[in-house]
Amino acid sequence: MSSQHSDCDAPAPQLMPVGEALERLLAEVTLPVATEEVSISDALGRVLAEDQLSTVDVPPADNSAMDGYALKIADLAAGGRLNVSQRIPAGTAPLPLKSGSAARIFTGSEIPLGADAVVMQENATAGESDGQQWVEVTEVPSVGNNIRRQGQDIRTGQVVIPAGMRLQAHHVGVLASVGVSQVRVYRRLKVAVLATGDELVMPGNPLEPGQIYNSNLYTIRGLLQGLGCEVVDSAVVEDTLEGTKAALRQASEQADCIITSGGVSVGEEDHVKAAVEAQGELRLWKLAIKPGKPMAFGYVNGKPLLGLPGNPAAVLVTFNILARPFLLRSMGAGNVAANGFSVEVGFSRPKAISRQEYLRVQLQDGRAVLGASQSSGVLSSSVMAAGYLVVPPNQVVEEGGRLMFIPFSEVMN
Ligand SMILES: Nc1nc2c(c(=O)[nH]1)N[C@H]1C(S)=C(S)[C@@H](COP(=O)(O)OP(=O)(O)OC[C@H]3O[C@@H](n4cnc5c(N)ncnc54)[C@H](O)[C@@H]3O)O[C@H]1N2
Ligand code: MOO
Repeated sequence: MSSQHSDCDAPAPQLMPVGEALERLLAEVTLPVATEEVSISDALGRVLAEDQLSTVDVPPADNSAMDGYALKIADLAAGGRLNVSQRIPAGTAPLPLKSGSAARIFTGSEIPLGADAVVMQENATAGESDGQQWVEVTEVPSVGNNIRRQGQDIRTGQVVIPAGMRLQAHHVGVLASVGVSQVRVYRRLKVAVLATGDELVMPGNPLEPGQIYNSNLYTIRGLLQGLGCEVVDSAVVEDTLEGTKAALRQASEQADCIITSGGVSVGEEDHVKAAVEAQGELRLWKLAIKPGKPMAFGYVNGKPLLGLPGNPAAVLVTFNILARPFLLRSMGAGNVAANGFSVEVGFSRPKAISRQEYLRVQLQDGRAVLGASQSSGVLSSSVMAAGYLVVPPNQVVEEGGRLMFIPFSEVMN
């Protein structure tokens, strides 16, 4: 274990800017090739591997947007009253409209051939004389009123969901709306999670002197599960070079990607970097991000490794900002960006920091305010936070100014 993090922030020109690190990470991604077919009932969170085209029009025929009467407007010229010649409940096929008559119709029912408008029942008076139902229109409609046209939502042949979309409930709903029951998706990404550190104890066990609970394993596993990855191996690795090398090798044999926590800093108890270099290569190390500076990226046995720093808040930030887009792209997802927006800042901080900083902030009346400690070792300040306030490098934070805010809802799934 390396020395604890301090907030000292000496200028560090050798640190790679966050934007460049992200670009380089994404450039390393090899797209998944393996795909599988799944039922749309099991497709939530999966990434679509092929454009999904509709084989039907939605709606499949003109239908009524209202409960009321379908009629031909020209027939109203003869007088206000029309006999009701048929009743069309939703789910039945209408007969062509008898000339000079109206059809009782309901929301979603198909429009009968010959009708050119639907009058909602609030704009009509209905009655019965000698066993014959009739309707009198009190407000004359225009052609097309209250008719939902065939194909106005989706046309046959149209791409309804493009390849690369990570399917959420509404996407699955759209697939169902065009009658698709099976879709081709990329297979789940298999990820191994290794937490390094001899001080770590699993929750449920008593703490001995010198020990802390292993939270990173749970944070990382939870984030991976939220992304729809399959966690194939999760373990604690002892702080030795040999132990770390062995754990990384084993992980590389089981997983598509490895994520580690801890052991990437400069102390002699930090073995992840050396273990990667011994059986692969290190591509990135030391980024201009706070928290998370010593994040590493490389390959072990040909498998990508994301080496997150041990400090729990650094794990959260580096996963959300860097590992997440890398994993999403590796899962075949097209859009990997987290959408942020600018918010007013409700506090000042005169000291400029040379790294891009991700402050865990709350929103009060739309203004970003600091909650508890922003220390890299403090995870609990994320509990009440709504997201990250992004402070660009070397920038003073001024109350009343505006900065980018990335909601947790954008990055925690
Ligand atoms: N001399 C220097 N020391 C440090 C530097 C530096 O530049 N020079 N950088 C600091 C920064 S910034 C960070 S971030 C940390 C990252 O260090 P490591 O990735 O090597 O992480 P560890 O030393 O193993 O652990 C750091 C911290 O986090 C706790 N930890 C580790 N794993 C877990 C876990 N699974 N669950 C909960 N907490 C965990 C660990 O006990 C330490 O307190 O290095 C600084 N040092
Ligand atoms: O303690 Mo470090 O801040 O995560 O970069």
